[in-house]
Amino acid sequence: MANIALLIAGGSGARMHQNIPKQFLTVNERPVIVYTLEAFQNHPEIDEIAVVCIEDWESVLWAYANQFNITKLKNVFSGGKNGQDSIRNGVYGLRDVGYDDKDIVLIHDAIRPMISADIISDCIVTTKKHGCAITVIPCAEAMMQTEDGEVSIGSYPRDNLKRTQTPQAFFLGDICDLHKRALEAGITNSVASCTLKIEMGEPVYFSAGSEKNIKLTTVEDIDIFKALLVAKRSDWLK
Ligand SMILES: C[C@](O)(CO)[C@H](O)COP(=O)(O)O
Repeated sequence: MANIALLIAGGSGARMHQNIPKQFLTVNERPVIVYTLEAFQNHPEIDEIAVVCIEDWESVLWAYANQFNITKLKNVFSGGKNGQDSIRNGVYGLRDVGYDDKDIVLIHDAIRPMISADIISDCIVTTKKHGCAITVIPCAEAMMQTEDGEVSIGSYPRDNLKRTQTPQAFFLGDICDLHKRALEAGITNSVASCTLKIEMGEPVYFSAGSEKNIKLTTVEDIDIFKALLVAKRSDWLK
């Protein structure tokens, strides 16, 4: 049974307002996606890596993999028109190239470059135990409900809420089957694998994430990423 990392890099990163896709932005002399690839390359339990890549960037990705010695990268699949499409392309692609239904696939946002070895390990352990693992962190802020973004008359109890991250892991056969059934049920634009599973009426199990497992969505996040890189480097020097 293999553990495969499937990085989702199919989006254009419109909220970052840059002229290249955010997964390919260079931060401290390394493209964002290379940090993410290296995290999985260096994890002893990850056997192989695949990427769902935005159109026209595939050759750049292979060139970076070569330059930064990402030897576990074996397959690159095409992105889709939204996240659900891209993930489906990736998991169907893995099945088509011959991975086994019992292999574990860890679906991860390419723009979460601070993913740690502990998060990857816990995700694998939880998937073996429960059949899926959604990386989450507790909700530290008070949560308000709103219809118009201006005013609220309701709040959610934060202790009953989790903030989802990636990786989100499944057995390959199960996640392929989920995507097939979702399409048959008319679901075409679910935000993430965990929401797709919930929309199909199935439970999800949690594994441990971290506030440091940041998603680079806006330019502000790049500053936080740079600060986290400095903190990580000073940890190594201790
Ligand atoms: C999958 C995810 O990272 C979970 O928090 C998130 O849903 C991705 O959202 P995006 O719209 O692809 O940025």
